[in-house]
Parts: sequence; C-alpha cells; structure tokens
Amino acid sequence: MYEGEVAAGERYRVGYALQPKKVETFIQPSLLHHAKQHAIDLVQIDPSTPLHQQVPFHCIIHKLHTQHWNKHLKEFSSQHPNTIIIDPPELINRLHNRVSMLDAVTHLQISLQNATVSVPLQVVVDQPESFHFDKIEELGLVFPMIAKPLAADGTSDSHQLCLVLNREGLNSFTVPTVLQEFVNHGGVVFKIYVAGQHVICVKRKSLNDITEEKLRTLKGALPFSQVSNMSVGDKDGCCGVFENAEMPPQSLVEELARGLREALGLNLFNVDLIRDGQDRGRYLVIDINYFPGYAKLPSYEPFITNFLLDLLRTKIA
Ligand SMILES: Nc1ncnc2c1ncn2[C@@H]1O[C@H](COP(=O)(O)OP(=O)(O)OP(=O)(O)O)[C@@H](O)[C@H]1O
Ligand SMILES: O=P(O)(O)O[C@H]1[C@H](O)[C@@H](O)[C@H](OP(=O)(O)O)[C@@H](OP(=O)(O)O)[C@H]1O
Ligand SMILES: [Mg+2]
Ligand SMILES: [Mg+2]
Repeated sequence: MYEGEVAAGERYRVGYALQPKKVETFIQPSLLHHAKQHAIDLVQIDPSTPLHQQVPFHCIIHKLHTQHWNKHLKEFSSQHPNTIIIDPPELINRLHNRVSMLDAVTHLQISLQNATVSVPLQVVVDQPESFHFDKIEELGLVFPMIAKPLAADGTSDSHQLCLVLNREGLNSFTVPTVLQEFVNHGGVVFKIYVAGQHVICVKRKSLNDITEEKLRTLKGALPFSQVSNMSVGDKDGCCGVFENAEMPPQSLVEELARGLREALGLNLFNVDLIRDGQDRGRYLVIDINYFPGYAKLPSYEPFITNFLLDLLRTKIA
C-alpha cells in the first residue's frame, strides 16, 4: 500500500492551513462533526512546523498568503506526491490580481438561454503621473466608475473600493488600481460558490443603482468596503426588491462554474455575478475569490464534506 492510500474501513486525514480568523469561521464544530461521520478527520496544520513532521495527509486545503508557506508546500508536495494539494499556490495567485482573475472569464464566451456572461470594461492605473483622463475616455469608460485596488490579496486594503462619480474623484484612490465600469444591477449580487463539482448560487445585497439624478448631485468619490457582507436587513433599497430578484438560470450558473473551474484549474472559489439592469440577458462577473466564506451557506457542512469525499475517492482509489 503506498502512502496516501486508504483501505476499506480506514479514515481520511485532511490537513487545513488557514489564518486564525478563517479557522474560527470555517472550521465550525458542525463541519468537524459532519466530516468525521463520513470518515474524514480535519486536522489543523501548524505552518511554522515542517509539514513532514505532521504527516500523514491524504489532502491539504489551505489559504495562507505568504511566499514562505507556498515554498514549504511545494517542497512537501514534491516529496509526497500522493498528498492532494487543494489548490496549487501558483494557480491561486491568478486570483490575487483583479485583471488576471477576470481574464479567465473573457476567454470563456458563455452564452446560454439568451444570456451572455462577460466582464465590465476596466483599465489599470499604475502610476499617478502616467494617468491621463483621455486614456479612459478612449476606452469608452464613463462615470460612474468603481476603483478597486489591483491586488486582491486578502488584506483589508485590498477591499477598500470607491465609487468615482466625476473627474474630481479620479484623485481619490491610491495606485495601482483598476478603474471599472459601474453597471447598475438592481442592488443584488449573485454569489456562486464552487467546491469541485459542487455549486450553489445565493443572492446578497449589493450596491444600489446610481440614477441619473444621483449622478447629477453627487461629486468626487465615495469610499466603501465589504458590501456583500451586509445582512439583508441593512439594505436601503425598497421593500421586496431583494427578495423578489430572480435568480440567474441554473444552466448558466453551472456552465460558468464548470468553465471557470477548468480555466483556472481551481476547486475552491466563488464568483460574484451581477445582471445588467438595462439588459436582463447581460450578466457580468465582477469578482472571483479564492476559498471564500463557505460557512455563510446553508448546509455548508455536507457541501464541503461531499466535495472532499469525491476528491479522495477518485484520487485515492
Ligand atoms: N462593476 C461593478 N458595477 C457595479 N457594482 C459593482 C461593480 N464591481 C463591484 N460592485 C459592487 O461592489 C461590491 C464589492 O466589489 P468586489 O466584489 O469587486 O470587491 P471585493 O472587495 O473583492 O469583495 P469580496 O468581499 O467579495 O471579496 C460588489 O459586491 C458590488 O456590490
Ligand atoms: O479577505 P479575502 O482573502 O479576500 O477573502 C474574503 C473574500 O474576498 C470574500 O469574498 C469572502 O466573502 P464571501 O464568501 O461573502 O464572498 C470572505 O469570506 P469570510 O470573511 O467569511 O472568510 C473572504 O473569504
Ligand atoms: Mg466580491
Ligand atoms: Mg473579492
């Protein structure tokens, strides 16, 4: 029997390497319990101790951003090729940049049931002095726009966004930043959570539409962060709009999840999708996050456990 193999009646050991805050939210007793009942022991990894001293692992899941961890994991993986690494750090890196993350969508060209999936128009501003307003005008970008730090690396700074309402607002963000077309979408964002072949789409509160009238009265830039973490009760939109918002077609959700999983080579991520308020067949991906907050999903325990079981049974058969 080779290292990593499991005989009938044996158990799987899945190591997790996560920041303390993520351990607190993701590794709930209910998840540990559900996994245990399905022959999976979730074991905390100490990233400061050599991995080979913490073996055996059938699989390792992780979300740590340091180069040191990535190197550590790579070395371990080359010496223990039977341990499944979810997911390879070099592939996760693609989601740490707001341009490369959306590139994967651009190449997909999804069109289903009279609907299309694309990405908002965007431009990178990397040097304040090299930034010319003409450049964004040439691209067809108009106000309002949304400025997002180019890096999406899990730091709180990377979630500091701002609405840019007119030319004045172009001085309000730090570079490098992505300036993105703001698309009115009825204040609802669809979050598609992917764990391998398992996919769930939920709706969350989003930024409200910016009407022509608001655009006439508001000026400069409005900073904001972590909108979709607000509870539904916090929304200032009108009653019932959120509850009544129609979900995207299931076939579109599944096709997008499958396509992105293949294009990115990743198993654990979520996709923020909005529907253009002016064109109900136009969907746009605005964000992709690695190892998102699965615990916010109803029944996340079987969702994650089933994903791990599929993986372990297929790869260790
Ligand atoms: N192009 C856009 N048009 C309209 N609204 C947008 C656009 N991009 C982002 N938003 C709004 O801003 C919110 C935050 O944007 P985004 O998801 O890119 O940031 P984030 O900090 O990466 O979020 P997360 O916490 O999901 O990682 C979205 O949930 C949505 O409400
Ligand atoms: O801070 P970074 O590393 O970027 O990761 C966040 C993601 O960007 C968010 O999308 C997660 O929230 P959602 O699961 O609501 O998307 C959010 O979920 P969490 O706060 O519940 O862990 C994080 O995973
Ligand atoms: Mg988002
Ligand atoms: Mg994000």
